[in-house]
Amino acid sequence: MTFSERLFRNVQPIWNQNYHHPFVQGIGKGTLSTEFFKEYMKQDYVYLIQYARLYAIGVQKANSLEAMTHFSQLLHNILHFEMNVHREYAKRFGVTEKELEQTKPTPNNLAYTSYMLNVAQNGTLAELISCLLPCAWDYWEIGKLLKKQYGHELESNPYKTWIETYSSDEFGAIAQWLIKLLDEITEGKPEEELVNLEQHFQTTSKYEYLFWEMLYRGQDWPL
Ligand SMILES: Cc1ncc(CO)c(N)n1
Repeated sequence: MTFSERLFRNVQPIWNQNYHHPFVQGIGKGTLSTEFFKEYMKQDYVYLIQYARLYAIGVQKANSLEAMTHFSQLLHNILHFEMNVHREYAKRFGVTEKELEQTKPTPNNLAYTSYMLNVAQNGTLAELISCLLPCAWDYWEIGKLLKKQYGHELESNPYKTWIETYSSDEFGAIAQWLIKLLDEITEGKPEEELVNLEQHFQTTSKYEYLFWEMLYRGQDWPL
């Protein structure tokens, strides 16, 4: 079994909860209120600004020119394509780009990005990938599952673009490339190191859950 197969197998209870979260299901069914989705786009936009930095650190920590080039391509894609989905939805909902950019991250959002940035800055390339892989991989899994379950009524779903983006082969290719690189660089590594990497993978998978949860329940800073 490869390391990524082990990660995937052990993370199933968490990812399963993520998929069945009412916020995610609301996107799939198209029943989620516009207000909720608008808030999601705002929080996710400032999340992505920090998330993109992880790929920049990937450029810096890459173990080959090929990996360096790929990280920089993915960084470009986040800034120009993924965040464009958010800008388009924001425009549709009457939210300006400035408003998007100036969104104040909630406590969970800030904790999530701070955790990843701390590991990325102070850890190894394998630790960096273990942290960011659930973001790319779990969203792809969610996108594919939603498309399978609700694909027949996608035309009338206001969140069609979101589902199409995250279920796409192009988006899936990000996770696939990260998986391949992680399997390569962890080959033959001692169990102690793998346990630490798996811990990062599980932690950010749980942060994914907390992100949906914070959007669904509402979360803000105290005065
Ligand atoms: C919170 C979060 N996780 C992962 C992704 C996928 O890039 C995203 N857009 N937002």
